[in-house]
Amino acid sequence: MILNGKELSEKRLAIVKSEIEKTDLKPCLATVIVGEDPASQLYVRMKHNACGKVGIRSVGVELPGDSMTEDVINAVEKLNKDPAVHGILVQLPLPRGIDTEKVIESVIPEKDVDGFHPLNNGRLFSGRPDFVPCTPGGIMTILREYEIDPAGKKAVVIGRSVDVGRPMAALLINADATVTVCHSKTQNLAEETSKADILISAIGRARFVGPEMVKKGAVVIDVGTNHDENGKLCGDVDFEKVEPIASAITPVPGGVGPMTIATLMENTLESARRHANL
Ligand SMILES: NC(=O)C1=CN([C@@H]2O[C@H](COP(=O)(O)OP(=O)(O)OC[C@H]3O[C@@H](n4cnc5c(N)ncnc54)[C@H](OP(=O)(O)O)[C@@H]3O)[C@@H](O)[C@H]2O)C=CC1
Ligand SMILES: Nc1nc(=O)c2c([nH]1)NC[C@@H]1CN(c3ccc(C(=O)N[C@@H](CCC(=O)O)C(=O)O)cc3)C=[N+]21
Repeated sequence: MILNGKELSEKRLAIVKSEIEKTDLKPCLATVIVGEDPASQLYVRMKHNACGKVGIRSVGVELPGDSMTEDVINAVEKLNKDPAVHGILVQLPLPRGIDTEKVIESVIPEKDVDGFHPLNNGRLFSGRPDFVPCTPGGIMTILREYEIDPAGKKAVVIGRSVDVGRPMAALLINADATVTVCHSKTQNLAEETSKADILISAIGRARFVGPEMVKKGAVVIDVGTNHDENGKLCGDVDFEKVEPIASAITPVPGGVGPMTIATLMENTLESARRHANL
């Protein structure tokens, strides 16, 4: 079975849209982008487009690539204070030389719709999540909507980044899975991944996960957004070879990516609701 993230995201976006139409809420997402990385510009554009679709107002702050950490923090603090702004997203990665942690910590947790602030991280890891990072949050929505219950299952996450791998592991722990986290220092990676009932790959290497790494009947979630040697967009998983042995699998494109954006819209709506005490 192919887990259709694109279709599911359309459904979730339609819900966000109708929720906004039902209320007087005027949710607003602010994005901050530093420098001119074309991939970051593309992603931010996609986020603004999604806002437009569902009726979320969006404002974009663009700072030059040679900005200092303080410049970025000043821009964030303005947005923190602006009562019309409900969500703040600082597009990552930031240019070298900028202290990413400091910038992320400058976003007030109430507007941290990306779920990257250490307070929101801590809540998630304590089992009392508030704003959850959009990519792992979107993956949990896919699992829920397709009635794949992680409880009691063995889940293996490849990747331990703060934005994807770690929060993914925490969400799966909270959902009662038995979780293993693998990374570049893991020995016998294939041995670990072959035990997974649910395998989640967030490493950033084109078609790295082959059929020899996957147990028959496993659910395979591919977070990777990579370009192969021909410049073609592809995931971490060798889809052609793994799809026949998986019981369910997300494609790239059309899997996790669109759900990341849908979850961002949901978090922004939720923040606006709280602001209005609804
Ligand atoms: N679809 C979406 O919405 C999103 C997609 N992405 C994509 O997901 C991928 C991962 O992103 P992100 O987590 O930010 O990436 P990072 O580069 O921050 O982290 C990659 C992780 O993978 C591990 N890793 C790298 N190579 C190997 C290997 N050969 N074997 C085992 N582990 C390895 C690293 O280990 P170590 O810690 O030891 O270095 C690290 O923990 C990228 O392709 C990115 O583009 C990211 C965010 C959202
Ligand atoms: N503060 C911050 N928050 C993020 O959530 C964040 C970030 N920084 N930095 C970069 C990563 C990456 N990311 C993606 C979002 C959507 C797709 C997506 O929709 N992809 C489409 C394809 C898009 C294409 O055509 O290239 C798909 O998979 O179908 C991919 C990747 C969010 N990120």
